Amino acid sequence: MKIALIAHDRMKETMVQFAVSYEPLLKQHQLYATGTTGKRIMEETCLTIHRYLSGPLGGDQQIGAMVAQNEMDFIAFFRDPLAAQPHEPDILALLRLADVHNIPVATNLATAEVLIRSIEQGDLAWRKMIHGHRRVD
Ligand SMILES: O=C(CO)COP(=O)(O)O
Repeated sequence: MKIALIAHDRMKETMVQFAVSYEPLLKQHQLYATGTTGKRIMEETCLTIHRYLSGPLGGDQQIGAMVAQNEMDFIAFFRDPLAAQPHEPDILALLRLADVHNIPVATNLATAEVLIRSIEQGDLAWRKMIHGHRRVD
């Protein structure tokens, strides 16, 4: 599975704790992150993560490009619910595309924990079928 890990600044510590807690599970998957989130996680775990640009510089859009191709299987995006972001349109675009392609998104720790355990149980195995029938039109 391809998993994206993204967190706004005040949520990064929570994301790091999530990654540390589920490191054995996460390391079985291909991981992607926006720039600073990926850097923080890699500093605190042994996970290998493909890092895109920082969110405000286009990282959300780069992950969004994968989502647009229906290539991302799960997104953990810990948004800061109490602070406006300069790149809000990019964030909304990413979430909109995830809905277009019915891609599971967790915007907080509680949901991320439920979904990551679902992945472990094979509940998202149907995503593998999608890859054989990718829509490009
Ligand atoms: O801004 C972000 C997501 O919208 C996250 O970007 P960074 O991981 O680079 O801080």
